[in-house]
Amino acid sequence: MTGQADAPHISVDHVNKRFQTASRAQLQALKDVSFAATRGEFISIVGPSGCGKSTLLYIVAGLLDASDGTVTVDDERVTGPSPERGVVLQNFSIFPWRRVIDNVAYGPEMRGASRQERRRIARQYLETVGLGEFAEYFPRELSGGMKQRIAIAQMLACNPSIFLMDEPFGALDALTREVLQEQLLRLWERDRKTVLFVTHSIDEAVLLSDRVIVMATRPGRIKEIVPIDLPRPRRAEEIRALPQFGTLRRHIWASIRAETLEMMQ
Ligand SMILES: Nc1ncnc2c1ncn2[C@@H]1O[C@H](COP(=O)(O)OP(=O)(O)OP(=O)(O)O)[C@@H](O)[C@H]1O
Repeated sequence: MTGQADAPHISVDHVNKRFQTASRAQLQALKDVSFAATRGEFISIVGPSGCGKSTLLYIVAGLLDASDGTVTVDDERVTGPSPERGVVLQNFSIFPWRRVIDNVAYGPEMRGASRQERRRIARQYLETVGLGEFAEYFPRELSGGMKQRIAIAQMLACNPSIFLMDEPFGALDALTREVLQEQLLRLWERDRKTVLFVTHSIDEAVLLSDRVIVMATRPGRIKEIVPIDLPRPRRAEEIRALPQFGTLRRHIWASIRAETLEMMQ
């Protein structure tokens, strides 16, 4: 660990990813992707469907190898998953045979926390995602959006130094989504984790982030990185009312729209 606030926490250097498709053609999902995240930075990744956002997150998570290039965390090369890098993925992984609370308690359990301690931690994060009442339920008794929230609570309970989140609020209704955005803002302000956050919502990206990476497609690459110079701490309602919020939102929207139109031609 470098321990320096401005040293890169995550560094992605010249990453390419090629997939061999079923038709044997090669598909270049990522081309020469480079960026660095400082410790405690919140970065969102946006871009048209298929531009490689999930692929990039999987590579940083160590769940997928890059074809070329490197990812380092605290100067150490990523070669596989680590409990330091918590993930919330689109195909969330919860254990169907465990009660909700025991799903969330899994990380603390792996760290050797006592039953009482891990249940206390799990309860705390279940409250955070608004599922305190469902602690003793089984996942099959919950909706898709509720399961998604379990996956978020599970990651929070592991207390990783890096959050890698792929559309974590995608399956939620608009109101729950807003509540969880606020919760994530408060948690981030308190703990200052380094976050890579994939989203289709430009509004969400601008609200939460320090910087927004806009990706282009075919092949997936970084088009631009937009700094979000909005004041913190952020309260969603106040932030959305600021003229800069609208300007940033429109800028990113136009950038993605241009990409999407080009892709569809
Ligand atoms: N395992 C795989 N094998 C072959 N091609 C893949 C594989 N995974 C992803 N791809 C391709 O890589 C490209 C990027 O996919 P990815 O899921 O990363 O995009 P995305 O930006 O996250 O898309 P979306 O916004 O629709 O979720 C797509 O063209 C996809 O078809």
